[in-house]
Amino acid sequence: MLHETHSADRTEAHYLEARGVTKRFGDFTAVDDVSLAIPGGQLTALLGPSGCGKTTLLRTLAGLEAPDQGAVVIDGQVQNGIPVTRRKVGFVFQHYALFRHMTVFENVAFGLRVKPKAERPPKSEIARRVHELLELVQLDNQSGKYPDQMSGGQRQRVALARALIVQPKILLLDEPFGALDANVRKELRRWLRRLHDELHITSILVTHDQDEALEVADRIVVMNQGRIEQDGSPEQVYLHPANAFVYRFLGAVNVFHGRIEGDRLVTYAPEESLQQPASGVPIFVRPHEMSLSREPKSGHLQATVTRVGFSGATARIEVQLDQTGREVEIMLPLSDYQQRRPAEGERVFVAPTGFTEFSDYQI
Ligand SMILES: Nc1ncnc2c1ncn2[C@@H]1O[C@H](COP(=O)(O)OP(=O)(O)OP(=O)(O)O)[C@@H](O)[C@H]1O
Repeated sequence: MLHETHSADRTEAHYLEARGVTKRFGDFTAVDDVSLAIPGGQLTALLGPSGCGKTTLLRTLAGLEAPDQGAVVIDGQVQNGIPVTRRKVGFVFQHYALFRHMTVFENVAFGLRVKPKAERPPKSEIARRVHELLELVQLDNQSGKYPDQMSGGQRQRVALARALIVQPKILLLDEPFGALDANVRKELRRWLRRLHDELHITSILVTHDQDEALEVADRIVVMNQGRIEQDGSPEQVYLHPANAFVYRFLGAVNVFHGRIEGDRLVTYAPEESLQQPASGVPIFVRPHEMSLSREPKSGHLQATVTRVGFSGATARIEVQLDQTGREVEIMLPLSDYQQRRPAEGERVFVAPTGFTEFSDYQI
């Protein structure tokens, strides 16, 4: 049923481009000469720290903000000057207040009911489409409720149905689950992914949550200070970060200073521990790339366990290195943790099992 409504969109995935887009607020440049091609039918995440310009870029792509320079292009057509209402983009925001005095049904139907008479589908068709979408967002049995009678997660699903009813070419989601608690958030992002697999509508999701972007998106655009740092698949940006910023933003990290010989790290000390880091390069080690043992081995550093945090499938161990007094974070799979059971205060030996080097990174 659903496929009828969206059949046009399914055969023709719409694509979106930013060409040299700059957006300023007074003297401040929020989006700085960004060029980006959003492939049709994919779910792309704009990921970056607070204030990096994600929302401004999204709003500019949508037509809610006019770029100071550059162009926004949908399906090859420059959109500058075309009002947002004519661009066929759908939105879901973090706090997208539904109309409180309208039922769920009326909220979802709204976008069709306000269309000019000539474009408005007949009542029966509107009802059919609303029910179809409510079924899709698994709320068909709630159509008579008012927003106040629903949970935050349910309201966001209504907001999504409301955005989809007008069959947008592009769906823009700005931290749609940002106000929800962690469990609901996780559940909804998986649900969003399944929904996207069904609809294949070209979508952009703004988030500052790395896990959310990695789990949900086909593609991640990492932003920093109004610019794009990297643009690639979740695997590419996580496993092959373009630079130290991307590496650090995508997960926890221990930064060492050392020297690499072949593929071996021969000397190292934690970040900031060296007064004069004259020799060697910064070496980045993820917590899961650290080994921990009771027996000394060549290259291991002696340390004391300062904290053990068990979190289900993994355990997070913090140790303090003898050499420098710095803390290092280690993530052990459950089986390793159960085998070794490091205890607070225990003397251990730790070493990186993998690392990434960014020679241009300044400690
Ligand atoms: N209307 C505005 N007037 C002035 N400055 C603005 C305006 N909108 C955004 N900014 C500034 O532009 C920068 C980027 O803001 P933006 O909301 O795009 O960031 P963001 O990456 O979405 O951040 P967050 O995740 O916190 O929402 C911020 O420094 C913000 O203060």
